[in-house]
Amino acid sequence: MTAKISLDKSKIKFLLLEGVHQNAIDVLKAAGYTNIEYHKKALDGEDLINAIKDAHFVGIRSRTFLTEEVIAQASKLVAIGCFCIGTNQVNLEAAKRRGIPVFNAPFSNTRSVAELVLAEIILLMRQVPKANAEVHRGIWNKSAAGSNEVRGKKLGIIGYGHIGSQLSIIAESIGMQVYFYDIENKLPLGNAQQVASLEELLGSCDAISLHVPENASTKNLINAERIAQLKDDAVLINAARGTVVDIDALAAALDAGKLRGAALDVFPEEPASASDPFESPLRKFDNVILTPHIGGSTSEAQANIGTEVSSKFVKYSDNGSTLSAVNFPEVSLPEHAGATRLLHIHENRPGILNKINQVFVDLNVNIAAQFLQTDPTIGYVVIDVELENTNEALARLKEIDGTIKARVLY
Ligand SMILES: NC(=O)c1ccc[n+]([C@@H]2O[C@H](COP(=O)([O-])OP(=O)(O)OC[C@H]3O[C@@H](n4cnc5c(N)ncnc54)[C@H](O)[C@@H]3O)[C@@H](O)[C@H]2O)c1
Ligand SMILES: O=C(O)CC[C@@H](O)C(=O)O
Repeated sequence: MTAKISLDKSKIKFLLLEGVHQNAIDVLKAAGYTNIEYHKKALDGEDLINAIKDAHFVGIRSRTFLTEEVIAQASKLVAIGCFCIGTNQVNLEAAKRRGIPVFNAPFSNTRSVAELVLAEIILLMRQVPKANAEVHRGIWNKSAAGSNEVRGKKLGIIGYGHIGSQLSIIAESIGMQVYFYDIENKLPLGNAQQVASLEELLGSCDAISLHVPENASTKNLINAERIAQLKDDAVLINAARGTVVDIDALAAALDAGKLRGAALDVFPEEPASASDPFESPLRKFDNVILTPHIGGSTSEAQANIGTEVSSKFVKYSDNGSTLSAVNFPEVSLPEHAGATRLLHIHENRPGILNKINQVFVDLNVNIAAQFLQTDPTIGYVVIDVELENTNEALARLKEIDGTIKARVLY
């Protein structure tokens, strides 16, 4: 049986921003969703509000900021998709309070970032960025001074999650000794060793690479004091988030001749598009690699991300599944052929589930299956019933005090 959807699929609007991969569109179209507004750039201000206010789904990357104010204006929004790993650009709490799950692609670009970082470590340990800049200026400085193999050198990874641990494996495969610091106890892969303190890592490693998320604990994690703890000829890589490194402190250290070099892919302020200028005190250093937030920008990663996040949209829209949502109770649901599925998102307080079930008692309707998942603030219940016309049930579910959102899938 082909599932009928409550709202005609052609009326469900998908707003896709920041040039997400064509696969994202193909997946939606294959599932019957044709109302897709696509923009190559990030939107902000009035442009964003105008585009999002009648959207049911919005897909972004790292440059669109979905603040509380923006989400509040998007009254039809059903779900948000971050076509990337980071979700710091979305007010996850504000979305949750309105019953909007946020999805991402937690490891589709992991390998791309790890490969770029490894390449940068090798280039910096050989002083290639400086040599490259000099040769471009006609200077032929053929020297082995300050140039080293990475084999046998110590790599310190801060944040041993998906990217940090992937980097650990490939760095070890070319002979590096890997140490890492993480706020959690992590299973070390290969011969990597977890260290007890950041200080221990900073003072002992030849290359330091950051792979932490943006949050309060990582803001200016690498500040003047911590840069001073690094070995004088260490290399520092940040492909995590721009807020993690104090850029002025880094520039001051480089000016003073500290560090062999650095590579930065992310910045506290990033231009919204190619036509906006990029300003940074790091632009003047030949021994610093600067890239425009392209750690995850490979064809392979973007194609995978496009498919992954759009598939999560389709799954949530057609089936109600919230598996892998980052701000929402996760429910993985079977097909509901032959039954009507009602979805109810509510504040998590005592008595609401009873009231939901009472609706079906009153209507004398048998519940075929029920799935419930809660977190401390919200509850998400999915109810399969043998009922063709759900108008009354849905209306009564919406009347329950504490209801955030309710919808029906046939
Ligand atoms: N440059 C790019 O294009 C690019 C691409 C993908 C991801 N990223 C960034 O990289 C980050 C990491 O990605 P991931 O997939 O490895 O994430 P992850 O969640 O798998 O791993 C993050 C790790 O950091 C640890 N951590 C958190 N706070 C910490 C702290 N204060 N000190 C030490 N460790 C801490 C966590 O415990 C976790 O192990 C993302 O959050 C994203 O911001 C950048
Ligand atoms: O594609 C992007 O804009 C962000 C890439 C990366 O920082 C991520 O969080 O996955």
